[in-house]
Amino acid sequence: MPWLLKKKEKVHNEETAAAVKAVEVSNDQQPEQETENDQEPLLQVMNVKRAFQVGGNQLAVLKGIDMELKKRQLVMLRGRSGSGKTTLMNIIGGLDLPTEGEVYFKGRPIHKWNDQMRTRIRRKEIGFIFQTFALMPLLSAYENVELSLRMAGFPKSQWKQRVTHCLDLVGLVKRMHHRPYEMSGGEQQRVAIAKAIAHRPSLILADEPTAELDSQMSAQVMAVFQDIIQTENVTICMTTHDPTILEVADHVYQMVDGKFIKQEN
Ligand SMILES: Nc1ncnc2c1ncn2[C@@H]1O[C@H](COP(=O)(O)OP(=O)(O)OP(=O)(O)O)[C@@H](O)[C@H]1O
Repeated sequence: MPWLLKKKEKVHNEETAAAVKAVEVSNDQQPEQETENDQEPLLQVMNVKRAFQVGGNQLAVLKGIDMELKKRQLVMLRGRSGSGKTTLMNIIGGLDLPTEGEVYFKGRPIHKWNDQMRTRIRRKEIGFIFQTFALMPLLSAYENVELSLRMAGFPKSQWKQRVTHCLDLVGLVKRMHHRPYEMSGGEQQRVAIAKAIAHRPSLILADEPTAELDSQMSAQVMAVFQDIIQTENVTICMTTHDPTILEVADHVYQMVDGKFIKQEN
């Protein structure tokens, strides 16, 4: 939906502007540490409903969604255009709030949180990947990844090592000084993955990450996803229309008209 893209682009631009202005974190400040219980689900969605006011009518888009994301899982959401996938992803990522229901991120009730608190958790703990890569065109691959560390307030002393490590994970260290227009779509998406994981989020949300890619590049992106789930200890939740990649998912949620109809795997 065009308006949804606009909303995402707006978030991206605002965060980029904030990053440019950001005071660089001086040296040895450590990112927030927390004790993690490995058995606890990363994210729980309980009876989530979302309705929109359209004209004088209420349009029910999500009609009671229950979902659980475990740690180190690759979870896919599939469903026809308009079934509600993006609406749900926006709620999971703290960009939107449910009309009813509860959303817990590491046991914390983000459905009760205000904008500021949700922005904070988004910057620190969630990485976003978009269909159209969303890289800054005038920045090199290295600078694009570094930007996400600035935005998250990651210690500056660790930037170089972390950026190089993330580009290495996606197989693009040798291309670190190249700008997006000098790279293929698959390479750009791999830079976007490096950017999304750089600040060590525990959840990556990816909206149709392979939609712009041919089958070979899609396979490369999915291989990188499987790799970073183990090495970077992340959970990935992605939407897709591509039936050929469903088999690599740990779990597939099939959405029809705002509800999950059947859970595979
Ligand atoms: N803010 C809003 N105001 C009114 N209607 C909305 C709003 N957001 C979403 N919708 C409607 O909700 C329905 C679901 O939209 P959504 O974008 O979540 O579907 P989707 O499954 O992600 O589709 P696609 O695969 O095309 O991206 C659509 O009918 C859309 O028009």
